[in-house]
Amino acid sequence: MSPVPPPSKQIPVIVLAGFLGSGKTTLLNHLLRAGRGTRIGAIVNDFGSIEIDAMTVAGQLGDSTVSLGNGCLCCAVDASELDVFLEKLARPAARLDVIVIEASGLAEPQELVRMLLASENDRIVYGGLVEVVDAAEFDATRERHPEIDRHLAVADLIVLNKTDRVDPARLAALRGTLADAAGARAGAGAGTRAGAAVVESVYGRVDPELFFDRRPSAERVGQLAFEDLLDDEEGSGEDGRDHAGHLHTAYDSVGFTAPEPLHPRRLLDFLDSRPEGLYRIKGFIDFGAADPRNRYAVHAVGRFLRFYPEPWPGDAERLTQLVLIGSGIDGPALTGRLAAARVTGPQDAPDERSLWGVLRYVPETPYEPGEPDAPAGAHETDETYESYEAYEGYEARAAYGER
Ligand SMILES: Nc1nc2c(ncn2[C@@H]2O[C@H](COP(=O)(O)OP(=O)(O)OP(=O)(O)O)[C@@H](O)[C@H]2O)c(=O)[nH]1
Repeated sequence: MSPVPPPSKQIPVIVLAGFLGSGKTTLLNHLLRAGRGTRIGAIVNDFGSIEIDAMTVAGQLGDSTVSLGNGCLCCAVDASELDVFLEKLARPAARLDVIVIEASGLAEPQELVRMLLASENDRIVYGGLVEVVDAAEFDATRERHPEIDRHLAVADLIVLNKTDRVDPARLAALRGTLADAAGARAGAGAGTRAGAAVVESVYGRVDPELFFDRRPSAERVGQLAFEDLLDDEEGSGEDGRDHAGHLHTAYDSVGFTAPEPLHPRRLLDFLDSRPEGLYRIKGFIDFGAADPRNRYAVHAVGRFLRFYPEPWPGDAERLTQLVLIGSGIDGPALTGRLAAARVTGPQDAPDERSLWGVLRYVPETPYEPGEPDAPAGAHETDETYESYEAYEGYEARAAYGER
């Protein structure tokens, strides 16, 4: 749910939770397939259920995967053991872009999140909690496990899976129920907003960019042949699967570029009230006089929000460049609201105090550029953002697949 590589030079760790059989492994397999060259490290309970072929294609067979055959991750593995696994995955030689922990179907995700937040491994950064929900079984699961409401309330992103198994009326009712359950924590502290975003899926086929940025194609040389093959396979539809590209049709993408700095408070107002359906925001922000030295990479997935300040590269143009991805979003309205966050002149210039709200969302202990053991790619912060160049001015693109 974070950048590749993150401007903080830390590897995001995403927790994939959900009750038994909701589709976590299916979703993880999909990410491994559709994540293309992105190097995903997986910590799973059941090694046998992961598609090794897909992992080979993604170039991450072997000890990038750690099997926890002993069942429930958060009960059976104490914090020190989890740290051992994370240490292994996060070592620079593994060159991972993102780590996904599939929590056991019975695990309390909050425990896992707490363990991650308490981890002393400064190569990793908690990347958010994704809760997978079985649309067909939701009511029965909720009856047996009322604690599901608690999980939904703390999730950053909810994947409503198996929508093929319910009729449209039931689906509409579920959307309402989930929105209520997810909004139960409205008004909570930093890093949250009212209600996690809910994305719907069949066989876990959500766009991987909702979780993490893919590696740019230049980095995937040598793997493309495999991927093309896979795309062809998926595209055949013989197994009832959609074409890989069909995922994209469900999402809209909007680009925003501004030469003027943004006012931190007005931007936060925008982020705090971002509309449902706006799942993903990424890019760089210029806060002008509030912090002339640094640009701020922003990453939001669902209600998960983080800023990563980093010094402006010497040759970088001082611009704010954002990409917003969502479903059913109103591009002109969003870019209009962002435009209203621009600093209008010297009388409107933000000072350091205006930045305090933003700083609440900055994770601690990022790698310093030039640090001797910074992970591979730590100095190449602009490589992920090639697509931003496609977004000049305030324009909305109808189809995410156009990028
Ligand atoms: N019809 C339908 N079946 C699905 C969908 N997603 C997953 N399944 C099936 O549901 C079953 C459970 O999926 P898994 O991905 O193993 O679920 P899980 O959450 O990892 O399960 P546990 O590890 O046991 O908690 C499998 O048989 C999947 O093929 C979907 O969207 N629609």
